[in-house]
Amino acid sequence: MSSGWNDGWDDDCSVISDKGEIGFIDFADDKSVQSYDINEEGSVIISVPFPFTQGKPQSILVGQTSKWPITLENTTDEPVELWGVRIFCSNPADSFTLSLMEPPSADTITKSENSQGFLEGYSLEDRVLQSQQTLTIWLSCKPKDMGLHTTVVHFDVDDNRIERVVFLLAEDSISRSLASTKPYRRAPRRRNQFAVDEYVVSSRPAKPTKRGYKCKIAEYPIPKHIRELIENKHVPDVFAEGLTKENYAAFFSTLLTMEEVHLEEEMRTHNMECVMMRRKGPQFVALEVPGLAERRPSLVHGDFIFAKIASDNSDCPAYQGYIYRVEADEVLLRFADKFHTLHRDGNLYNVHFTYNRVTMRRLYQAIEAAETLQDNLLFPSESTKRTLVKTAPIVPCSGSLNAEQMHSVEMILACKGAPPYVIYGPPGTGKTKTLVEAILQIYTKRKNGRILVCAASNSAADHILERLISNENVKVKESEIFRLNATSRPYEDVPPDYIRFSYFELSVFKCPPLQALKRYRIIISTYMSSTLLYTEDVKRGHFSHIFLDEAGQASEPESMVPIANFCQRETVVVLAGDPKQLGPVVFSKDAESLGLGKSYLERLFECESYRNEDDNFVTKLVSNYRCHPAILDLPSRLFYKGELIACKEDNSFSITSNVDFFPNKEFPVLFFGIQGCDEREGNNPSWFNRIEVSKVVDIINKLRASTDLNESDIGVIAPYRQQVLKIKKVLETWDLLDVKVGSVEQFQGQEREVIIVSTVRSTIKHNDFDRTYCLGFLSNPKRFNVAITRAKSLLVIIGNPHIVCKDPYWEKLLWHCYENNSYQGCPPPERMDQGFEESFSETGVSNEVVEDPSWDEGTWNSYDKRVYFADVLEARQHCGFRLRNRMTRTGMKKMMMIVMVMSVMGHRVFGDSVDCMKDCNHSCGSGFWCNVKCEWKCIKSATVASYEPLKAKTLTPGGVNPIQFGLGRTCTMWVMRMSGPVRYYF
Ligand SMILES: Nc1ncnc2c1ncn2[C@@H]1O[C@H](COP(=O)(O)OP(=O)(O)OP(=O)(O)O)[C@@H](O)[C@H]1O
Repeated sequence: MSSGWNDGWDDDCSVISDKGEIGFIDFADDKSVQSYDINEEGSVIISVPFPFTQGKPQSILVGQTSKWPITLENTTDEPVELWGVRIFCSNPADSFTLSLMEPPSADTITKSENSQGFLEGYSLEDRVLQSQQTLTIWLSCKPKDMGLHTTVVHFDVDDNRIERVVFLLAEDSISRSLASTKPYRRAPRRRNQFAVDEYVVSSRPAKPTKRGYKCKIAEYPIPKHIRELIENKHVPDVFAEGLTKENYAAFFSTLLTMEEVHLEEEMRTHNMECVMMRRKGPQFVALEVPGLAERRPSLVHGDFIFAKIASDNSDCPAYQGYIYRVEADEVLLRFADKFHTLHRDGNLYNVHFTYNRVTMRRLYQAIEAAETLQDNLLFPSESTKRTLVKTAPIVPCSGSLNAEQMHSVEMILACKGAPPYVIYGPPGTGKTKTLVEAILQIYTKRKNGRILVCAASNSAADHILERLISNENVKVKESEIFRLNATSRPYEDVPPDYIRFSYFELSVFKCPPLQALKRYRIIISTYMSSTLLYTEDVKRGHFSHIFLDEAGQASEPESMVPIANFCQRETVVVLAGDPKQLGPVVFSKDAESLGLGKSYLERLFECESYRNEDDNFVTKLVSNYRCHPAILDLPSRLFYKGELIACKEDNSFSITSNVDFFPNKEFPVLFFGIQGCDEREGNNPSWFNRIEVSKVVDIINKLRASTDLNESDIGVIAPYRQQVLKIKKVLETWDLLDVKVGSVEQFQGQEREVIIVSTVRSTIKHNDFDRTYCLGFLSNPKRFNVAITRAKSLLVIIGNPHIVCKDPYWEKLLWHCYENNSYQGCPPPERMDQGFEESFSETGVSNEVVEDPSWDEGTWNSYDKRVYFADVLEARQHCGFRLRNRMTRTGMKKMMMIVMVMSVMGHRVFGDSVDCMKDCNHSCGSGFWCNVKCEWKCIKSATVASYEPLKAKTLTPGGVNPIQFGLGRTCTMWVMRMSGPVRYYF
């Protein structure tokens, strides 16, 4: 009796009906997709069209007709009646057709539903399927666009209905070229699979500096009692007191320990059993590490692992192996010579990862050093006074500045020492521009000024370097500006134009010696890499100014790395950031909620002078110069109480007017709905969606062909590393190397004329996974905010609307586009209207008669009212309607009662059907009302409130809900609204 539908598509698949509602089908275990090969008597075998291949829907090409024969075999000795074969619904509508003859290629013989519900050309006489007779029907699909195509075919045989549900994935050649060749298999992982008390040591890669560090960072071992407390889930006492001057170091070091214990635990989950390594050159072996792309585990150059032959022989020693290089999905390791001599590529090893404490030790050191800072840096209060020195009026060197920006620059020049000066404001309000202006002013006006600029990520730091060196009015000397890179940063990661501002040997970045460092007037680094200056013995007070950009993104201990190590009484500290954009990345949820998730910038606002926006302490910027007003409107309302002032000159029309795919050329935010599939390959747990990759490239090519946009004007944001890599790979084949593709984190602080966002997800159930690992876009308002505020003139979102709408922010964006006629692609999901629940009541049947002026008897007999009601109900006020004098008119032997659930907006309809059979004396002469509050099958219950004499009737979930009218026929009934939370299935 099985159709084979439940034997599993590896990844779940979300599907929508022709009317746009979604079903999330877990092919592995959901019985709702099961259909039956034979009817109830076991007499007719109906084959399954387009069966899955390797657990996945078949792939078909856009623009080509794909066809499949469906056979109906009467295996009994009796004839059976075949009442009808019809396409019940398709998505996209009309994408599937049925025919009795094999379609030649593209042409169809029959429309998806004809008036009688029978195949055209299949005459009344033919309705009997004789004993042992087999009838072949062709189902074909000609997709116009990429994405999932679905259809439900109904076969009415005798008194039974048999259903076939079909899924096809329409693709083009680009997405096909990205199809995974290795099916995803989660790598086997074990914890603590071998003890590493003893091991054969290896030699570590060359240290970043042969000179050795002048100032070493201590070990900061985790105190045993703290570890025990944390491992036993006790909350250490220090948190009961809250953060104070006295417990500053203890408070933060306990938070860091919580994070560290969590990361150690997390690292153990990545241990691997029975894996192979590949010899790579005479010196190295390569180990493939699933999850490396997503930093799970996070491994960098200089880390080490342990490997032991996977055998029970306890004499086999464990070997220590140092990581010499980290590549996309593998690490190059060097073990002791003996290991390499004995190694064979077929050997199986157990691998044990170790947690690298270097970053944590730097943070422990910073917070320890912070305890000796002045109070007005760590805990400024209302009574804290600001010392200002007189300065001459400034002439901006980077174009025009608005009044608030000018004020900030003047304040920075006038400040002497603590407390920190803060520039904060929403995206694109010129925080970085103001910092850059202030840096250039200090550079030109203060010959003794020494500036340290820190940013939260390498790309943000590169961006500041770019702005500083490209200023037209101030030429910063190359010998006076330095970009300090971490040793672990891959050389190729640095844009070639900036390499000359760095120091490296054999393509490995290094920190120059102290004497060289002292010659630079501007040093730019990430927060963490600024430790390198400390280890080179740069002293407190060396820098006159410390600028921290994107300060909302750094945890307080991270901000303390530059502040605590280099601040002295007169050092001016300036922070710029926005607490509504990306915050610190913290893996331990406890540590995050207890304080590690709060940035130093955010904590400063607990002090009244900052909170009250005292202009001696803080400047708030609200004029946005980056984004077109249509791009800005939603984030302004969602995150900034509508305060943002759009100042960007509107030049987006020059882009949209020349490109044909914009439905509303005045509105440069386009949501392109596409039902792709999110998948993984090999052992790599990172996600990609090749259908979206192809769409991204298609849009870039169209933009390039029709506008004068340069490659570098376009940015693509995707939430998963694999998607980023796949997009880059295809762009390479098109020679589009200057299109920046990266994560939201890599775009924070940046902007492009055009931003294309690929949301990737097409399966809802992975949302929790994303939340746990801080991945993806959904459930992360800050990431959403950053992603949609990078575009200057045009924002294009490519995603599955049925998935993104599960997040309230993305949902708002989706409908924002929809309402502005800027939605394209697959039908969007049903829109739940808040007013709906109130407007609907079980007894509140409207007395309004819904009449279609064009409805005459002939129309009724044509039995095609679906469109009729769908149209009528777009008026959307009706909770009930009347069918008058219809039943006696039908001469049809059998009709299906169809319950249509109309969405609130009336545009999208979820269709379902129910056979209705029950004695009822209703003459139908006066018609009836139906008012259905339903959660039937997809919905829990449905109430038919009938016009007398038919009594109100509750339709129960899932089963047949019989109601029979006059002639012993079932009839068509239309139900308009649904209520309550709904899970949808086909
Ligand atoms: N006063 C101004 N006049 C004209 N353009 C400006 C002005 N201030 C900023 N801009 C422009 O606005 C854009 C955004 O500026 P900037 O990147 O400094 O903003 P931000 O606040 O740092 O953004 P984010 O929060 O995203 O990091 C840049 O193109 C910048 O040149």
